[in-house]
Amino acid sequence: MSLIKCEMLTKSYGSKLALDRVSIELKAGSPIALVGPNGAGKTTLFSLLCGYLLPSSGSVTIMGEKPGSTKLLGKVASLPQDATLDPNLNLITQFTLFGTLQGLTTKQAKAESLRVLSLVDLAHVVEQKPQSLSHGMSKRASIAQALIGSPQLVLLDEPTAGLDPANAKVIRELVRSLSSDITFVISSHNLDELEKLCDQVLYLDQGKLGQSVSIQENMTDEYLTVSMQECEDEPFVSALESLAGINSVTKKQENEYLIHYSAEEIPDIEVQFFTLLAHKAWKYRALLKGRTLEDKLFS
Ligand SMILES: Nc1ncnc2c1ncn2[C@@H]1O[C@H](COP(=O)(O)OP(=O)(O)OP(=O)(O)O)[C@@H](O)[C@H]1O
Repeated sequence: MSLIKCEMLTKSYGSKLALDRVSIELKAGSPIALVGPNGAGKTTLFSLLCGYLLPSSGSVTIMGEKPGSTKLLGKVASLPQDATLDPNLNLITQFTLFGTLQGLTTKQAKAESLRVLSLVDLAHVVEQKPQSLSHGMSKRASIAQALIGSPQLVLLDEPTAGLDPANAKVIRELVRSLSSDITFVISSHNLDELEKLCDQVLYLDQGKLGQSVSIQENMTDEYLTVSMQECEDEPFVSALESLAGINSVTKKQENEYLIHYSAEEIPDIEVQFFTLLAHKAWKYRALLKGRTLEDKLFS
């Protein structure tokens, strides 16, 4: 059974069409990325998946059920973009309350609260109220809240927005470590992060679902993306293009090049590439199999 199924899903706010006939079927598994410019409809799609909003037309089901159905209680959770915790209750009290709302006894809910707060390294502040937490800690607490009860689907809207690199890494590692049991759908503007975490990327623009990119398939594409240290364009590009099997070398930005090759003609491209670098004493900074997500989506 599909995890999420949308058929011609449409949402308008008055005359504003926010989501326009989105049809998609997603299976449980690796994290799925949702990307798109501001106002593309990502939050609207999340809200429909959570049952916070009703469609204007079309349909959506999660594990075969309508969003918001009691059958999905504890199975679907979300971290809204602007999630806030109750400022008046300490973490353990409000988390225990959320647990009991999911049907756990008070004792079970307290144990579950401690479990999820430990997952995000907040076990030492469970008696504190949200105001005393830093922005990073609050975000981690909100993510912990979404994990109460071991849901099967977790929707994270901008989970690392505004976080410093160390806190963002904690969140990424948490998602990675839990993704064998939970399917995460992550909306973010951070393409580098999504590339590291997700297998499938959905692109939404002006309410319409555009292309869906598979990161795994991307790796088998006949492209290499290379970042060089200080490098002169012309000699670098012409030296590479003179190798048999290289179709083109395109400069994408300062010191970054996209190499398109034929795997049949040059099966050992990496060996030839590094031999050339050694011969010319050129230094590289990074080599990526395939194209960057940014390049796939926007060129
Ligand atoms: N409650 C509302 N009333 C009217 N228009 C709305 C409402 N919520 C969203 N919109 C409009 O619907 C469109 C989609 O908004 P949405 O918040 O879903 O986009 P988004 O992709 O999440 O954007 P961002 O990346 O900026 O968070 C936008 O044009 C927005 O202005």
